[in-house]
Amino acid sequence: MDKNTVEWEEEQSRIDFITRLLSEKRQQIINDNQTAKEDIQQLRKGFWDDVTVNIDEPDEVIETYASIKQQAELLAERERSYGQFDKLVDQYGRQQHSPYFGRIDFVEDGKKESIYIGIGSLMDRKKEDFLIYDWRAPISSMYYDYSPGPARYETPEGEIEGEMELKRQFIIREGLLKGMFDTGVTIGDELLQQALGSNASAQMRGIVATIQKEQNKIIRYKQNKILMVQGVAGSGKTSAAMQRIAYLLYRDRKSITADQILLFSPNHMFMSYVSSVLPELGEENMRQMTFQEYAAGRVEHEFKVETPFEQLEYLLDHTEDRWYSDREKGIQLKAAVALKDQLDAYVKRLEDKGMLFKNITFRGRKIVSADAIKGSFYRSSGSIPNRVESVKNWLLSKLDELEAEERTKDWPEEEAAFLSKEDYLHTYKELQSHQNFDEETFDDFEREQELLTKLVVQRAMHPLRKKVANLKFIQMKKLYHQFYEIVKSNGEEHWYGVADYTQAAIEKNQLYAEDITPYLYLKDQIEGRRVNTDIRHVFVDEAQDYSPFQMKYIQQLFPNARFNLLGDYNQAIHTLFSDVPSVLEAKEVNEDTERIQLMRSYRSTKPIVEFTKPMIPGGEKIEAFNREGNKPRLHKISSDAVAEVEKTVNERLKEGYETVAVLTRTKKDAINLYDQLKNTIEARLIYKESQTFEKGVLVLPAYLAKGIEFDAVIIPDASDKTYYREEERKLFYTACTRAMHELDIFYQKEKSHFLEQIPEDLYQKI
Ligand SMILES: Nc1ncnc2c1ncn2[C@@H]1O[C@H](COP(=O)(O)OP(=O)(O)OP(=O)(O)O)[C@@H](O)[C@H]1O
Repeated sequence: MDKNTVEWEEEQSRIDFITRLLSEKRQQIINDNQTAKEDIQQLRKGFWDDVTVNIDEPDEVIETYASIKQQAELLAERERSYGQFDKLVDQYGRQQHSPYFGRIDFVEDGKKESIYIGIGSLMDRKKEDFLIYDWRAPISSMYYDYSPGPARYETPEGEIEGEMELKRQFIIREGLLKGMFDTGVTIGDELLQQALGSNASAQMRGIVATIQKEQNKIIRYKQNKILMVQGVAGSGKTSAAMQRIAYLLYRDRKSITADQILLFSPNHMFMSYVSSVLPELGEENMRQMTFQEYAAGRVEHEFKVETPFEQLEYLLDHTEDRWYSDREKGIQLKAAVALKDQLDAYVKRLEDKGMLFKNITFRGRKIVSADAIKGSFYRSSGSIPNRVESVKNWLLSKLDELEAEERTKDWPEEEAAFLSKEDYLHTYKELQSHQNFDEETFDDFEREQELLTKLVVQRAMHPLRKKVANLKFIQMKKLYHQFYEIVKSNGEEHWYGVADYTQAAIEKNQLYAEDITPYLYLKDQIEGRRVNTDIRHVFVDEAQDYSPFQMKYIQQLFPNARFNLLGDYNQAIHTLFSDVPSVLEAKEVNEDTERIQLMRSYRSTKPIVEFTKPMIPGGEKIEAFNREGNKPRLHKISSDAVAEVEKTVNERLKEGYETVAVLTRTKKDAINLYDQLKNTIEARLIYKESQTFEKGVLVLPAYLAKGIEFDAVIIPDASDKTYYREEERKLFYTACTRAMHELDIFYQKEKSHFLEQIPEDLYQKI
């Protein structure tokens, strides 16, 4: 809309009024804040002055307790509002620059209201009317769901219907109106064009001003079912997940906090990439972790654990290994929920026979034999975890007996001579505190010796006690090993090689990535399940890379949580070599599931989306957002790609792009290429999943780039001899779809057959 219109002027003067009010409110809060701070300091200092302490009489104790509690609550309440003040100061500060992004005029029962929508709400001075509505407020949903015409929204009291007369969008920077659009069907293409046309950033951006209708459905999903989003590359799954978290924190602000929401992320680069979205929206970050981190925390003291990325590297690069085909098969078998059933049957059998325990030894002497533990286990009744618990208690009482017995032996006294000065001092003090100790008397010397030997024995036995308490008397590894023995003896031939390689690994204390879930599951069935009842919402991004068994297992871990799974089966990287349908397709998790599909791709320019569509089955259904750009370039080169890559990187940088990613097939390829480029280009090599994402030129294996995007992507080798296995199609597709603005692909001699189906008019031949 033109700058010289009356409407423009009216809107600008409203913005001026609002920014003045925001500044005033902000100052007011800063002042109140100072008072609150002083109040808290005063309260802390005088905490005990206002508490009546009397603990002589039982009644008085209760009163004292009540008095302390009241004072503590008062302090906590003040501290809470102090925290809220801080949050508001931040919010008003942000709003001053850009108070809102949208307006709808809504007529309800003949009454018209102009509703302005921004990242936070604002009330007028009298606190009667909203001058700005939070984007998450029920009424704001109409902005995302309707174009002018009849519209409705839900409130806790029921549905409200009316007529939307106007839908307007604003671009406001530093309090100045820079753009204004009255929109029709979709939320202004202009705004979206601007948002998508800018450079990629090292941190994901919030999209509240341009949320699309189909994304809004995900963000505001209200039912209790599992929410499963299958969305094509760049369709805004991660964005929708982040805005949904912000929405839940707003909607349920009285009942949940950010640390009751957990996001399973694919890797650390992704974690750092998404970590700024919520703080920018004025919310605290949810918890984030990778499944690997969770698992490693539980098994790394038992095994050397393979990461999913190491597994992938193996599959890509170790085709000559003797176990290769068995592992391919094993990855499939261990992904399926059927394995859970097999493990359940095994656990059932263990109720009657087959449990394996370790001997308990102390100072080289067998204290309790494995057989005795087994006897005790099979004599007790109940579920396996219950029996394990009673065996543990029995063993701990045995250790008490042993401790008393050991104290009478010579070794503790001998070792006491080597105790440190501090230990002596400590013992001396203990004696002093217990009785009228007199250094000169013979008895006291005896007593001191007794205490010192007790200390020696206690210390010597501590590690053993800890092991027993942590159930280390169970031969967990051997039980998992034995499971495969039974599987083999059942005559299921397809398991033979798989069982062999798994057993060989266990014998070397190695746990492959595909064994993590089955092993943890078995461990939980025997030791008792570890559940987290605190988490209320679990989000799993890149859900296509989780096996159905793994997802079932995660669901068990968080019994009080609602699940939100987001992914794209066309980008299944970790289940790349498996025929098991990914979680997004598997029927096991279908019951009680709400499925939403996103078919529109926003990340890449239209020419890039059109180019990548033919690479995958069903790709023709993908819709590209209409953003112009260059067609991808296919470079046929006669020799090494290094010089060509270097030239292209420099071209892209010259064009003003800030993140240029060179995506290789494997880690080894990334390291090799980086070594050759590093003297001429300032690039960063990323080959570990623990590294973080920064702007600049990056060289990395494609699988580490999942979930992330770059201004320009360069694929240095897409020759037929590099990408020839059908199984790597999705990996290749994922690499290409990381590009926002430019895509350059190099090959020598013949191009990969993944590129064969692409019509020639969709790319530039170079
Ligand atoms: N409604 C929107 N408004 C503005 N930008 C959007 C919108 N939806 C998506 N985007 C942008 O599109 C890009 C892709 O979004 P996102 O990473 O959330 O997609 P995704 O479906 O998770 O992608 P992938 O599966 O390929 O990793 C991001 O730059 C995001 O900011």
